[in-house]
Amino acid sequence: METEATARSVSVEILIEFDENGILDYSTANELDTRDRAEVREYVQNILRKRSYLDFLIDNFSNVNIEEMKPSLKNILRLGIYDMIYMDSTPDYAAINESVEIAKLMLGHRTGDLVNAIMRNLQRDGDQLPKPKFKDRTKLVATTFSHPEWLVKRWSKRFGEREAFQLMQANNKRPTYYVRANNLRTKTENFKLRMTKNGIQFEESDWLPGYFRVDSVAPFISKGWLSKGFCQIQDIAAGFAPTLLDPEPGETIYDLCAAPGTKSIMMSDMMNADGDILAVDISSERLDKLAESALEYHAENIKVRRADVTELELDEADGVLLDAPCTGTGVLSKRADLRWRRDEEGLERAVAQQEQLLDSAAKMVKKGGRLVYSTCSLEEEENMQQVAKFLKKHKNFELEPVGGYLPDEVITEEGKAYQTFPHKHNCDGHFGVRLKRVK
Ligand SMILES: C[S@@+](CC[C@H](N)C(=O)[O-])C[C@H]1O[C@@H](n2cnc3c(N)ncnc32)[C@H](O)[C@@H]1O
Repeated sequence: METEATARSVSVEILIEFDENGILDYSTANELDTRDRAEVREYVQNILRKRSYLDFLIDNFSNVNIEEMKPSLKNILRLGIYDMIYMDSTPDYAAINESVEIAKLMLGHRTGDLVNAIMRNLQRDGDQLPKPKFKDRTKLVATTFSHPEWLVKRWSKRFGEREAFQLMQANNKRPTYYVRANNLRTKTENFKLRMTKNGIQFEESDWLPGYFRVDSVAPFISKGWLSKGFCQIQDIAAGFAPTLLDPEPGETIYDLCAAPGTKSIMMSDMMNADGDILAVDISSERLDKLAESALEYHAENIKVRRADVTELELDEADGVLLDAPCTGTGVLSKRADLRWRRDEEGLERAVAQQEQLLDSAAKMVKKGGRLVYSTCSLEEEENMQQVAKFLKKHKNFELEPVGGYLPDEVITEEGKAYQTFPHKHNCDGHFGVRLKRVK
């Protein structure tokens, strides 16, 4: 007999796939209804945010060493224990029963009994959950805050332990969401009225026009406002790079590393779809999404091209945006999976790749034109150190002040860059500079 997939069983499957193959694929949730699909995303991201601490609890209450458990058993337990501890709406017995059922179906009766025993052990001690007590400070902090040890070391050294804790705590919270009204399909004022009429709470940002902080993006999706092109889900920090490039109607703009295209669409809106935007990306799958969004958002001046930027030759443009691939350490709340995918070698690879991309992008800027370099990383090697290296090699570029474009709160490097931090700015962590080609 086929058993019905539930938000929990599908979440477990997605988490197993992530552990086994490093792929985070939500498509198995497509068979569920909208509410359950949203629940799956919440489960998966929340469990990835708390993974080390959940593993510590599993280890603490089990006779079997967690290192010896299969990914399937580990993830059934992670989800069950997450439910017991953090989901007030789920009674313990329901969390235990459902986890035992999933275990029996996937792994047989004996594993079901093991899951039952571990979860009941935890239930008995539920009022006073154990705290990690490792002698090794890095391991202790990494387990408590569920971050990889290399990031704990790096951030504690750079910010001091107290601030590193605040940053990790911010990464472990449910993220803040922003939507941006797309004036190519509606007017910001009308969009505000639409939200009010539909009982949606929002807070208008005074950092950038057309941005609204919202509790959840679910109503925007369910009402079809994204597919109708009324608004984009875009963190306010992601809006700083287009704002700094400041594209004007009639100009020629290259958006290198453009997909899935939220910044291209914002720039099209800023240009009133007048002028040319060439959106380049190496991934055809991601470019297909960009092309589809451009249609939905009436961003009629966007053309797409699949290419490797490091091999691309183009005429010089008025403005170039290089929103480079990076470690993404500024977006670990929204992309909890990234913390388990990245390592120090990955950081080195990203730095080398960004350097190459920057060298290529520089060749596409006309004299007097500008190049905006941006990342969603907090790491200095990917940000200001990368820019310093660029300026040493490219004497025909100079940094321009960012003050006229962006709010004071996010400006750093003596007015020459912006950098946001999740624990300070209540948004994602992004970095960017504006470089003018002077010769
Ligand atoms: C940070 S994402 C871009 C996000 C995008 N700017 C936005 O706002 O929606 C980086 C992108 O760089 C692309 N990429 C990586 N290496 C590339 C290369 N050598 N040439 C072109 N695109 C590349 C990736 O496919 C990815 O879509």
